[in-house]
Amino acid sequence: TPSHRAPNHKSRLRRGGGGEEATTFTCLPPKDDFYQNSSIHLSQQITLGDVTSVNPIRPDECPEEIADDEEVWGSGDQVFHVHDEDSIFIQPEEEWQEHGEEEHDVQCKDKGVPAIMRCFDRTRIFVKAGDGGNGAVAFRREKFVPFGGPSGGDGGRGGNIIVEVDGAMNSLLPFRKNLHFRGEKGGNGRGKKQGGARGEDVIVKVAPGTVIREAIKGGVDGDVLLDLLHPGQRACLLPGGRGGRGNASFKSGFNRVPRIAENGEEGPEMWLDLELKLVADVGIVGAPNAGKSTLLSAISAAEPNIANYPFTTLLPNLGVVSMDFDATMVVADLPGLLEGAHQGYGLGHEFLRHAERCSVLVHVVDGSGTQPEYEFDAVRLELELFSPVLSEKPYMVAFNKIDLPEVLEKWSSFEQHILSRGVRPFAISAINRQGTHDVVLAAYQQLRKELELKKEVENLNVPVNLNHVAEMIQKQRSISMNDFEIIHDAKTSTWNVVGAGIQRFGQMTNWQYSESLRRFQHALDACGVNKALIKGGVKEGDTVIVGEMEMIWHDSAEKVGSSNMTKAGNVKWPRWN
Ligand SMILES: Nc1nc2c(ncn2[C@@H]2O[C@H](COP(=O)(O)OP(=O)(O)OP(=O)(O)O)[C@@H](O)[C@H]2O)c(=O)[nH]1
Ligand SMILES: [Mg+2]
Repeated sequence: TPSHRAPNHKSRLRRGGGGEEATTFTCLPPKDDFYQNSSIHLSQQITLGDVTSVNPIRPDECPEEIADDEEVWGSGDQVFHVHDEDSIFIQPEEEWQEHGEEEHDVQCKDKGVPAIMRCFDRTRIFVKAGDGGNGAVAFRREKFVPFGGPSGGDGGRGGNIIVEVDGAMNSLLPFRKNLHFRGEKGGNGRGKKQGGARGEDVIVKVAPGTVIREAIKGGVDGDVLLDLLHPGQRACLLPGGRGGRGNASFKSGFNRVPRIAENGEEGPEMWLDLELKLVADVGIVGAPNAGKSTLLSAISAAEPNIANYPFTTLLPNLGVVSMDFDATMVVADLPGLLEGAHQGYGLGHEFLRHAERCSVLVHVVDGSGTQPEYEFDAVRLELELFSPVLSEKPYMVAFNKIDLPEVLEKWSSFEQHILSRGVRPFAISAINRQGTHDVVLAAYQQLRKELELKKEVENLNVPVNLNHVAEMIQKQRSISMNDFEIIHDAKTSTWNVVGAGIQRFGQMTNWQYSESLRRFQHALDACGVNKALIKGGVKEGDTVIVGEMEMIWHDSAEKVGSSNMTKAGNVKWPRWN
């Protein structure tokens, strides 16, 4: 029925900013649809970008239009367009260098692979939660209140970075357009105790099956932060910075006219590696030209490119297979595997990871090949070399092109070979749909078994906490100011005070107000920095660095309780992480 078909191969990706919209290149109907509705008899087709091409794409050309690199900001009116001629090849690595990072190792398999293939299932993005708004200094001025009290409002909280699974996406290609996501800054506080507005959140939409890691240098995989499987799952990844307090919040018996307000807290930022592992039930694997795409087109309404040409399929195709009864499954047709793929031959292992999430594999063997048995063993070996997870998955073997007489001749020796491996192979002709139904049925039965097993395991599992990253950051924010370390560099007479609590305090200090310096120095006294410095042997004129604040130490403190330091003239404020 048309209502269950993908409405359009270009679906809309909504982003936090509201106004701006991007086009995804793919469309997968929400998975729930497949299972809820029992009346689907027409199989569906899912196209993962129409880039499966007969002619292999040369690395220096790209079938898609060159996308503008564009930033997504929390507020819709602030979208920055960065035009970049070379944006076919997105190179976030360069930006790492801009941000003062060391050169990032580009993995060699990334080189020369067209961006459309590289970004299909892996990408690197930058996220930054919004900074908090600054607090205000203001005093009430009313007709009959000559000495009005402080009335500066607090800044608003910065926007969060939220990650959400969008069931309509099935590739990471939309990120080719946007790789910067920034939560909106909170509004500044104003007079009359008016608080600043809350910064708008940015929602980063990802496809089901996306694994998110913190990007780290040197081509090593960072820790997995999130493993998002189900449409609708939502995780708060980075919490926005707290708003700075206005002077109304600093009023006390001791200080009735505080001329001080805080800066908003800076929002945390991060580079993330996104990796998509398609969520399909069944994966079709096999050597190039074996007839994998033909099989998919025979069992579903998918129309993948088919040609007598190795590597016709460059990106996985998905199809929905419906049985006569109320049951469907999602089948993925993967690019062909060559012997030595793990060493970078052919498409290498670029797409094998998608098979990891499949419950069952269907291994198609080209019966018209010179040595089908050898081909079978070679592909099995590649699966094993890729990961034991893959080689342990239940699999069916489909000996294809049985409609050709010379293929039929080879069948019985092939069958014997596979039987000796403990598996009963199927003989099929994908092109004539001969025997394909048996393969589908067998795969489906196996799938049911696997799902039952999975269910049992899942029932034992406690529900996952998706907000753990944000919670960890919040916890770090509450680290006590007393928790610091002092590093002394005798050569330059520099004392470096390192501690998340005190650095945050420094970052939120608004030096534009005269009382701020006193408050900062008071804090250094109170949390024991001064004492520790004296104990360490600090001398007149030494430089003391707290976070990114540079100060000069003076021995002659006039009174106890205030610090011995004056601010160095040139205060630099690099980014605070
Ligand atoms: N005679 C015959 N030819 C077939 C059969 N199945 C596929 N073919 C042909 O084999 C060739 C390759 O088919 P594809 O489905 O593109 O093979 P593939 O495994 O997807 O190939 P790659 O995507 O390149 O890995 C095409 O020319 C098909 O027409 C079959 O059952 N019988
Ligand atoms: Mg194919």
